[in-house]
Amino acid sequence: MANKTLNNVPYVPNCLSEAINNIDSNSSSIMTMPSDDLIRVNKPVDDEIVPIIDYSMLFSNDPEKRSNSLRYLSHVCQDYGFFNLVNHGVSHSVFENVLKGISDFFDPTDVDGRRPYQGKNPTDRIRWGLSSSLEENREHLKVAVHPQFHCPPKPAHFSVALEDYSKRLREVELDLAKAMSRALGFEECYIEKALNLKSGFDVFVTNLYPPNFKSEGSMGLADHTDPGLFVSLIQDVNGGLQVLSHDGKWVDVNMPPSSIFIIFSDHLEILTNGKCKSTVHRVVVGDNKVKRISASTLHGPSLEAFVKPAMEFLDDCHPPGYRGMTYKQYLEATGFHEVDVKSCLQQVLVPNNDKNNCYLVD
Ligand SMILES: O=C(O)CCC(=O)C(=O)O
Ligand SMILES: [Fe+2]
Repeated sequence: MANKTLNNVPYVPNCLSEAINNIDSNSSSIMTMPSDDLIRVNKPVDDEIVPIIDYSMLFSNDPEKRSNSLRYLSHVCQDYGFFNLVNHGVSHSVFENVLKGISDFFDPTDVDGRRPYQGKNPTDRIRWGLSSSLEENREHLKVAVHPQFHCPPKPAHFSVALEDYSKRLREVELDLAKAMSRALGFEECYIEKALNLKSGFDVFVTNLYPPNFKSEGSMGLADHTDPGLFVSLIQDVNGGLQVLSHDGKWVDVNMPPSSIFIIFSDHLEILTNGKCKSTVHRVVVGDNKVKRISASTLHGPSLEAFVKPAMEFLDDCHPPGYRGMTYKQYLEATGFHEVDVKSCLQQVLVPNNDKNNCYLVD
């Protein structure tokens, strides 16, 4: 795995045991699963592989705790690109309500009721799809939730729960962007201003694996990165999501109860000129034993923000490795609709730039 020192400062485990102990043990678990699935998917969280960031420590009044925590975040930003976020202050009921709304939305007896959302009209802000193939096995729903909030009107409690969830997640997003800015050595509004996050384009993506409880192959969702700053993800059970580590190993993502999994995305990589990489991830459905719902939010720049490698990340050893464009142009570059939120990172890489991986050998 990535080395455990940063600028010769010893790796600090960010009060890991404190973080786990502080997780609200009274909250009813969203991580329940049928007992015969336990052995296959309930592997322990390996803190060596999936880092844990304690949100409360990032904003601690104790300067030493705060600086240790920011130093660890800096290490995670550059050497991992994903982490479990704990003690973030969003109450467990907010997660339970949105997961219940999604579960009811994906009513297996009413797939046809959802087909109208399959339309390809450019003005659509709600898009649905169902795939059962060797490449992909999932039912999904994508909705733009910021700057304007959208949601299918039925079931009514889904819309209420999603609006509440999206509001809380935006607070977490903006705070995390502040902490990341400071962890990278800048003032706290650095990322927020560079991406104009106040008007950020956030798309909520929820997936049901496998669709109709049966898959045609072992892949739920093939390896990909996502556009935007980062993805925040919750789920009802552990099992299926994998991230690619910087040393090229697929890592099973197991989340502590009530945590939020953060996956770095393309526009952090572009802005930092490759210093913080976008994380490749995928979902495997294996033998269909686990029925799983995931709910992720792709937190993006504003559609009008022109994103290119920032001058603070450029020097003779690090020329711009990516072409700049607005977020809207990026989302439409592959011919997709902006609510499809497809990555086109390979297309914006500056060709023959042998400095693209400069940070890897620093
Ligand atoms: O379902 C998951 O765990 C991941 C979903 C995902 O990567 C996506 O929708 O982009
Ligand atoms: Fe993704």
